[in-house]
Amino acid sequence: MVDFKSDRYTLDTLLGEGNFGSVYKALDKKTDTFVAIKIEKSQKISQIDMEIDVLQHVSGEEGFPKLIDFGKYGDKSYVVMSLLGQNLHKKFQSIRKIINVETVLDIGLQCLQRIKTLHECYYLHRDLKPQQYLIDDDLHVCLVDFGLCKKFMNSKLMIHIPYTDNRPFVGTANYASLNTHLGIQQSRRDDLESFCYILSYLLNGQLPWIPVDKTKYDEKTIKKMKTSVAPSNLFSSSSLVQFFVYVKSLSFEKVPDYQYLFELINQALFEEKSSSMSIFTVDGSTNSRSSKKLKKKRSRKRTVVNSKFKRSNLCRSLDNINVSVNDSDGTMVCDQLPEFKDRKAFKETLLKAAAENPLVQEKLNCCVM
Ligand SMILES: Nc1ncnc2c1ncn2[C@@H]1O[C@H](COP(=O)(O)OP(=O)(O)OP(=O)(O)O)[C@@H](O)[C@H]1O
Repeated sequence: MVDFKSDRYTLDTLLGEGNFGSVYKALDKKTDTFVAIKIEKSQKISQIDMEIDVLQHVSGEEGFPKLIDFGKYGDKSYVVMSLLGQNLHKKFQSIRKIINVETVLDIGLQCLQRIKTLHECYYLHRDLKPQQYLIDDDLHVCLVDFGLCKKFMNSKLMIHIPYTDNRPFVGTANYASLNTHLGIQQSRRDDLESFCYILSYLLNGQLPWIPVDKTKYDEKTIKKMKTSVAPSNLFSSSSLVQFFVYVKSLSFEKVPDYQYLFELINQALFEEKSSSMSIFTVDGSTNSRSSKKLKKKRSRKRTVVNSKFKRSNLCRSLDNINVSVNDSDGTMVCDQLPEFKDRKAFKETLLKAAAENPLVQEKLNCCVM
């Protein structure tokens, strides 16, 4: 644990560690509540001033941490903020990237709203990635980590920062915009491009430059892959393809039409709702159960649109959930919830079965989530 002593705060557990600091859960003895403290690693260029600056502007806005305190302990600067949930990246890892598409799109809407709020305060985030979104048990999303933010507009004179190139790379290679790789000064369009990569990652469980087998590409290779990526490689929904194409068409200073972007996600949500085939059977059986036991269980399984699951499927342990569709014989199509990469194939199988068998179609119609 980092050397940090304070009359007011008692460090509890480490919540996360980044390149620039460590974040701890701590007890605030003054208010008798738990808070989050970010303690900066000693370094030449401090980011904590920008973090505090942005927090002072966004504190109190929906989906942002509240700034509680800041100061210095020895040569280390720290900032205290409200304690939030787990980061989206970890959350998705812990449920093995299995989550229904509607919930991902709901989360996506919140992620986009946070970017809009930050832009309305004239800040760019410049390091958007799933790790920067924290999510609580009610699936409420907050944005954190403002150390790399940059003011893009002089709020008094309303003058936009100028277009420049040959800039050093700022951000995280996997989610950075292509222009960031190319050394072009970032503006609002770049945060939105990062958002597209985050959304694609959450929907598909991978990005062309972040394969599921954990291969890591270097920044140059990622840049090359982004140069040639087709929108359809990122999204299967035509509305989301439109979203990506719009973001890529934005000029440097252009104010993005956020309303249009929200509508496109809502459109994707609508498309998904009308075609979704996710049918969940909660029967308590584990994947390792013998087929005999499974068969017995299956005979009394409930095909449900589990309301708790629907409301909060990110928070449940999915270990005991099987995916199935009952045809006329009660045949189980799939033993486990499919990984995202298999979801498309799974849906195709179901659609095919439904097209061939009206009874399956009927079951699907009444079980669509
Ligand atoms: N307010 C908070 N409440 C709970 N957990 C938090 C909070 N702030 C940060 N964390 C956790 O700590 C992790 C690292 O935080 P943060 O990204 O701010 O640190 P960083 O050192 O700037 O990281 P990076 O190297 O990614 O820039 C987050 O991903 C999250 O898991």
